Parts: sequence; C-alpha cells; structure tokens
Amino acid sequence: MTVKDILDAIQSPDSTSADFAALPLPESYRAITVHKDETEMFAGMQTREKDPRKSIHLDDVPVPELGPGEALVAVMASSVNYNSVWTSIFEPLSTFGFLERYGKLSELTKRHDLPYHIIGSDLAGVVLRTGPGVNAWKPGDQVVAHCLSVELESSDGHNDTMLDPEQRIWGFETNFGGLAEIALVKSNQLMPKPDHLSWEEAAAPGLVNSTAYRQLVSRNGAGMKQGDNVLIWGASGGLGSYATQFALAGGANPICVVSSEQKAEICRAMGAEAIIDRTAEDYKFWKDEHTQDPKEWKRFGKRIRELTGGEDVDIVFEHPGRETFGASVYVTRKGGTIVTCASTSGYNHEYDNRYLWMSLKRIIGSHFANYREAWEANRLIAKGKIHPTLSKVYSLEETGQAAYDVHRNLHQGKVGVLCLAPEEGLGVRDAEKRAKHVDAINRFRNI
Ligand SMILES: C/C=C/C(=O)SCCNC(=O)CCNC(=O)[C@H](O)C(C)(C)COP(=O)(O)OP(=O)(O)OC[C@H]1O[C@@H](n2cnc3c(N)ncnc32)[C@H](O)[C@@H]1OP(=O)(O)O
Ligand SMILES: NC(=O)C1=CN([C@@H]2O[C@H](COP(=O)(O)OP(=O)(O)OC[C@H]3O[C@@H](n4cnc5c(N)ncnc54)[C@H](OP(=O)(O)O)[C@@H]3O)[C@@H](O)[C@H]2O)C=CC1
Repeated sequence: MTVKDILDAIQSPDSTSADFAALPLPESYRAITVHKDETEMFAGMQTREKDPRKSIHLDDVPVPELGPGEALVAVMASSVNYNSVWTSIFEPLSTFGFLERYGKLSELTKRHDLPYHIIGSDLAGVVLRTGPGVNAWKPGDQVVAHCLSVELESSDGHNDTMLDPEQRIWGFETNFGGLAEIALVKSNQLMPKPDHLSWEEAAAPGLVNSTAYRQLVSRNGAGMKQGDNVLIWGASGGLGSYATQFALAGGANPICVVSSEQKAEICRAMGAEAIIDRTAEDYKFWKDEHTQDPKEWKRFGKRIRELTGGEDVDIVFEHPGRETFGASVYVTRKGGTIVTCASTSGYNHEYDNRYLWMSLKRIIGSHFANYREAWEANRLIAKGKIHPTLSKVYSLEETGQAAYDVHRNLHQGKVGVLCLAPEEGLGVRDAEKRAKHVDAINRFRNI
C-alpha cells in the first residue's frame, strides 16, 4: 500500500467512507521537515540572510500512531505560513524545544519529540482514520484543519480554548504538520472543506483567516463595528488580505498600508479605497536603531487624516512589531485599540506611553483563534463572503523556495503547496457557487 492508492481513492467519484476505512495505511509518507541536528546552521547570521531552502528537507517518515480523539488526514494541499518560516530559520528559538516540552506531558505526546519536525499549520484533505472517541468525523470526509491543538484538562481553557495552558499551534509547537502527504490532527481541529474551492484554495485561508477573524472581528479581539477606521499593516499579505476583506465585509473603512503600487492595486481590486504605499511615501519611523522619529509618526497620521476626511483610526491591525508599533500607538484615536498578534520586525516594541494613557487607548494581544472562531471564519469562506488570497502554488519538493519567498516578502497574499494533489484546480464540488465568485477567488493569482 502506498500513498498513490490513497490518491486514487480520493480521485475516484465512487469511493465510500467504508472504502477509505478499509484502505491500509502506508508505512511511510513524504513530509517537509527541519532537522534537530541542524538548529545551529545559521548561527551568527542576520535574520534576512538565513535561507529556508537550506534547512527545509523533504523526507520519508513513518506514519505516526493514532491516539484517542485524533485523526489521520491525507493532505491534498497545504500553505506556507510565517510560523514555518520562523521554524526554518530557528527563530526566535528552535521549535524542537516545544516538541521536547510537549513530549514530557504523556506517553502519547512522546510521539512528538523526534529528531525531525514535520512542519505546516494548514491543510485541505480527506480523513483516513479516526481514533477512539471520535464521532463527528469519519474516513472519507473532505476537510480543512485549523491549527489550534489543546488538551483541555484544565478549567482555564473552557471559556476560551486559546487560554488552555496546554494550547499549542499544530505543526509549529507540535509535530506531524500539514506540509506532508499525511498529517495527524486532533479531531476538534477539523472543519468542512468549502465545496466551491479547489484543494489548494481551501488550504490557503485557514491559519491567517482565523487569526484575522479573532484579532479584528471577535469580541476576544478588537470587536470591529460598522464605520470603524481600521489601519491594516501589510494589507495584501497573509493576515492583511483577510483583515482587509473583513473590514470591507463588516462595513468598516480599511486604511491599507502596502509597500508597492502592485500591492496597492490588489487592495483596490478587493474594494479598498484608502491606501498608503509606505515605500513611495518613505516613512522612516526610526532615525537609527535606537531612536524613533515622532515627526514621522505625525506625517503618517496626517496622511491617514487626509484619507479619512480628518478622522483617526479606531483600530490598528498590528503585526510588523518593532518597526511600526510606535507609529501605530500614536495614530490610534482617543479610546481606540491597537490589536497585535506578532512582531515580524522585532519583539521588543517601543512606544510613547503618554499617547496611550492620556488618550485612553488599549493594546490587545491576540493569538490564533479558538475552534468556534476558526469555524466562523471558515464558514464565511464556505459562504463565499470572504475569499482565498492564493497567489502562487508550489509542489511539495519546492516548499523551501516557497518559504524563502515569504521570508523575503517576495510573495502576495498566500502561497500554496500541493501535497498529494497532482495538479491545481482539483476538488471543486460546487461549480455553480464557484462561478459566482470566480473573479474574487482568482484575484491574487499569478501576480
Ligand atoms: C498561529 C501562528 C502563530 C504565529 O505565527 S506566532 C509567531 C511565531 N511564534 C513565536 O515567535 C513565539 C515563539 N515562542 C517563544 O518565543 C516562547 O515560547 C515564549 C517567549 C512565548 C515563551 O517562552 P518560554 O521559555 O516558554 O516561557 P518562559 O516563561 O520564559 O519560561 C517558561 C518557564 O518560566 C516559568 N514562568 C512562566 N511565567 C512565570 C512567572 N510569571 N513567574 C515566574 N516563572 C514563570 C514557567 O513556569 C516555566 O518554568 P519551567 O521551565 O520550570 O517549566
Ligand atoms: N499570533 C498569531 O496567531 C499569528 C501570527 N502571525 C505572524 O504575523 C506575521 C505576519 O504574518 P503574515 O501576514 O502571514 O505574513 P506576510 O509576510 O504574508 O504578510 C506580512 C506583511 O506585512 C508587511 N510588513 C512586513 N514587514 C513590515 C515592516 N517592517 N513594516 C511594515 N510592514 C511590514 C508586508 O507587507 P508590505 O511589504 O506590503 O507592507 C508583508 O507582506 C508573522 O510574524 C507571523 O508569524 C501570523 C499568523 C497568526
């Protein structure tokens, strides 16, 4: 039995759930990994110079044992997220520490503590097997998986599962991730695959769409409302391309920051009108490595006021971190919210706290999404209200290059990876719905 037999079953219109359940599992499968004995390979290099193509491998790995509450999924497609870039450059720390810590929790979690880390936090595919206690999903189900892994043995996580003390990001803080032909997930990561999308389109939104939903829309995040002015950094990037869509769909007014005219054009195509090209307008928020320039914050704020008819922003959708955070706090309106989920340019932020407390602003930390939030975000994709922002698709062999593109900001929107899917465009089951949205679905393609 090989993964080819699994692919044949997925591609046959006649396969039943019983057929999938009867398929023997292969002994091994191909997976994208980083290696524990290579974590020092970039020591002493600048972040920018660390090359994911050198650390990312395609290996044959054994199929992991299936535990209670878990599912093995045949992965048709996945996508590159920035967390896989972090893993591949071993920053801010090696993810093998996460696997070691998880491995200490129980006999079953020991499986994760291996000398290789199978990375990837998105997938679209087909359930192959479910473990004891799984009733909601069965072999043959077409699914996407969100990346929240929780144990939920403590009371802390039962109001909001992101608060579980054993909360982890699958494929980053756990092993057996989605950039592979087979993945191991908890069954409460599974959600229905949107019928009108191909495998690679369905795999693209998951992580960033759910994160942007919690960060911007959910009451656990900024709780955006109609008419809000929302400043969105990297508005055509992974997170930003969904934040922009949520702002537009929710009756808010996105102010999109991008770094080129081409990206500005993509934002216009999504329906945004207020756009700031940070390269063309040449903002220099830092005079040198240690000193910010409040005059540049003010110039940026004036530009926002020009675009909004004199209003300041209610919400800043933050993730660049150190480089922009001082400006983000400054330009937020009195009583407004800076909601942050990352620090791509550096995690030691500096801002002038007088502008925060005197103007009663709030900084909210946000991280991924709970199952309900991920489900709601996926539901909006399935209803055709929010669309994938897939630009380019790579093969599994080319994942290193795909991660390199994201690391060097050479990409637009989301970058997809075909795992078992032999070509793009497969897996669409609702052609009529797709036809209604096809222009929006293809908006980011091949640019
Ligand atoms: C969905 C996609 C998401 C993304 O893309 S996010 C971007 C990528 N992610 C990242 O860059 C984050 C990577 N992770 C990290 O950098 C680290 O992961 C953290 C900085 C978040 C945490 O580091 P740690 O070393 O785990 O935490 P500690 O708190 O420094 O050390 C743990 C030890 O410190 C103890 N401790 C915790 N809080 C306190 C406290 N308040 N007072 C005293 N001790 C404390 C703990 O118990 C534990 O102890 P014991 O080592 O003995 O188990
Ligand atoms: N906590 C969480 O749950 C999550 C955290 N993240 C983190 O968020 C960050 C962004 O992820 P994602 O959106 O997928 O990445 P992308 O690279 O796809 O998009 C980020 C965009 O931000 C802009 N940007 C990058 N650096 C700067 C800078 N120094 N100043 C201003 N703008 C900048 C760029 O757009 P442009 O050049 O056009 O301005 C870039 O395209 C990563 O660090 C990632 O790890 C992501 C998802 C979930």
